[in-house]
Amino acid sequence: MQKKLSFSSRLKSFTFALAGIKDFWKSEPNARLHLIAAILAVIASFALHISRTEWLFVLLAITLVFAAEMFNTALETLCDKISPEIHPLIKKTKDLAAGGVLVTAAFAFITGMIIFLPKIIALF
Ligand SMILES: Nc1ncnc2c1ncn2[C@@H]1O[C@H](COP(=O)(O)OP(=O)(O)OP(=O)(O)O)[C@@H](O)[C@H]1O
Repeated sequence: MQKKLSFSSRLKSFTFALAGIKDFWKSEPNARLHLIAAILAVIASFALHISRTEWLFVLLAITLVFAAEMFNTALETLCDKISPEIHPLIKKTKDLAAGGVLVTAAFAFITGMIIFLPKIIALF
């Protein structure tokens, strides 16, 4: 059956997505850690007067880490529901999802080093 494409159904989906973001902030300690890191990155970006292109990379890094962490949380939640008992495939799923977050965090770290380090060194 074809789904109806109406403004109210889109608005409802948007509301559910916002509820997901709210739940992420409320229940995930990692979300708060990432938020602190993101705030520090934005403060450093303003303080060090980074270029427009550099801003795009900083914002990309922040967005990637948040999105990966949210997908990771979603997968962990699903795993815990479908298999609360120990299972090698659940381990593989959770470890892959955590690995995905680590890859984005590494990108954010390297981006930060490339953009901020030379500007910080130039201050001294
Ligand atoms: N049901 C399970 N079966 C097999 N291994 C599991 C299972 N649950 C967790 N594990 C293993 O233990 C690790 C830690 O699991 P946990 O659910 O505590 O994730 P975490 O990475 O500590 O979560 P968080 O992101 O909330 O800190 C997983 O990465 C996985 O290797």
